[in-house]
Amino acid sequence: MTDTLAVTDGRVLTPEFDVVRADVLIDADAGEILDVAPDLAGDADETLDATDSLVMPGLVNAHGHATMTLLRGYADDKNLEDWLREDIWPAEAELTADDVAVGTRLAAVELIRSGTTAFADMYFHVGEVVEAVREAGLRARVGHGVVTVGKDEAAARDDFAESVAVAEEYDGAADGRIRTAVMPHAPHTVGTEFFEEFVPRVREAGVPLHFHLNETETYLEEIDAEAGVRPTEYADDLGLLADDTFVAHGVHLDASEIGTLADRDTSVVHCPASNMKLASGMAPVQDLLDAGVNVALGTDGAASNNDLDLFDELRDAAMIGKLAADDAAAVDAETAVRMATEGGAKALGFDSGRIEAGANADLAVVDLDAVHLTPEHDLVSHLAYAARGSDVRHTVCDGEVLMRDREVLAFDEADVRERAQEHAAALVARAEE
Ligand SMILES: N[C@@H](CCSC[C@H]1O[C@@H](n2cnc3c(=O)[nH]cnc32)[C@H](O)[C@@H]1O)C(=O)O
Ligand SMILES: [Zn+2]
Repeated sequence: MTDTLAVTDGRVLTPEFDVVRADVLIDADAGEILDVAPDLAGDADETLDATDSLVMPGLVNAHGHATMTLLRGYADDKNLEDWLREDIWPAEAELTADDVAVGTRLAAVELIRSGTTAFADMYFHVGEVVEAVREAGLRARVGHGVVTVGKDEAAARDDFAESVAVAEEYDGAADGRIRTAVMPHAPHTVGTEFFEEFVPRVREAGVPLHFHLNETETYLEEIDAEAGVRPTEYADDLGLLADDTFVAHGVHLDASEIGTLADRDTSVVHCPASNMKLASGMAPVQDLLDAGVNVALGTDGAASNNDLDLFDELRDAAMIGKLAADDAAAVDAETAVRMATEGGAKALGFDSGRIEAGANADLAVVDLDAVHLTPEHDLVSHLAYAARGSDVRHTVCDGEVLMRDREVLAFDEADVRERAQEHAAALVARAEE
C-alpha cells in the first residue's frame, strides 16, 4: 500500500493563483501530489494540519553558494570585485570538504525553515553538498564552479574536467532529488579555449550549464576587451545558451542580449538583494518578462545577502523591479511569487512550483495567524509584500515532511549551528594567518 499524506484544512494557492479551501493529498512514496480537493483527510495515512494557513508551492532558490553561510557577515559593504578578491577568495582558498559539509547543512536548515524546497548550488567539494542535500531531504541542482583565470593550463583544464565529471557522477542522486549542471563561474573568469574544449563534452553529458552573466560593469568590460562583443553574444557564440541553461544575475543587459536570451529560452535568475548589496545594479526584470524570458529568483551566497530567505528576495524583486522600470505596476505581486515558485522550478528543470495533481509534492505551509498578515484582503499580496520566511510552519519536499510545526526533522539544529560557528571561526583564522 502507498503511504499517503494529506495537508488538511488550509487554503491552497492554485496554479491559476486563486486561493481555495482544499486539502492536498500526496503520494509520499512517489513524492507526487495526487489530488487537491475538499475533505481528503479520510484517504490519508498521515495528516499535516494547515488550519489558518496558506499552502503554497515550495520556494525555489535558483542561484547560490550554500557553504557561504559560513562567511555570513564576514565581509560587507564592498563592491563585487573587491569583496571577492580581498575577502572571499582568500577565505575560500582555506575551505575544506568538512567546511562544505557543515556550511551546506546550515544552509539547508535555513532553507527548510523559510519554506524553500529546491535550490541551485555552485561550489566545490560537491560530494559533500550532495550528502547534505540527501540528508536534508531537499531537492537541488548542484555543480562544481570552474574558474580558470590565474591558473596554469593543466590546473585550469582539470578544474573544468572536474565540473563535467562531478555533473555526470551525481546526476539523479538521492532518489532523483539531486540533478546537476556544469557551472563555469562566468564568461570572463573562464578562458575561451576551455569553453571551446569542454562545451561539446557538456552536451554529450546531457546536463545543463549555469554561470554568472553580466553581474557588474566589469563583466562587460572584460569581455569587450577580449572579444569586442557583449557577453551574451560571446556566450551564445560559444554555444553556452540553451533552453536548459540558467544564468545568474543578468543585471546589465541591452535589448539585443534580452532578445538572444528569449530566442534561446535561457532562464535568468534574478538576485536582487545581492545586486543591491554589492551595488552591482538593477536588472531589467520587467523587460526580460515582457520579452518572454523565464525569470527565477536567487539569494546568491549568504555572504552577499545576508540570508537565504526567499520571501525577502520576493519582496526585493517586486520593489527593485519597479524602480528599474520606473513604473509601480512593474513586477507585481503575482509575478514576484511566480518567479519564486514556478519560474525557479522551470529554471532548474524540476516539475515543482505548482500545487496540482501530478506535480512534485514540494510545498510550504504559511501561518497566516500573525499581526503583520492582518487583515486579509489579498493573500498573494501578503506573500509578496508582508510574509517572511519565519511565517512558514511546515515544509514538505518530495512528499516528505522536512519541517513540522517549525521543527526541522532531519537535523539537530543546535548541533548544526554549533558546528557552523566552530568551522566558520577556524576558517577565518586560517585565512587571516
Ligand atoms: N573552482 C572555483 C570555485 C568557483 S565556485 C563559485 C564562486 O563564486 C563566487 N561567488 C559568490 N557570489 C558571487 C557573485 O555574486 N558573483 C560572482 N561570484 C560569486 C564564490 O565565492 C565562489 O568562489 C575556484 O577554483 O575558485
Ligand atoms: Zn553567485
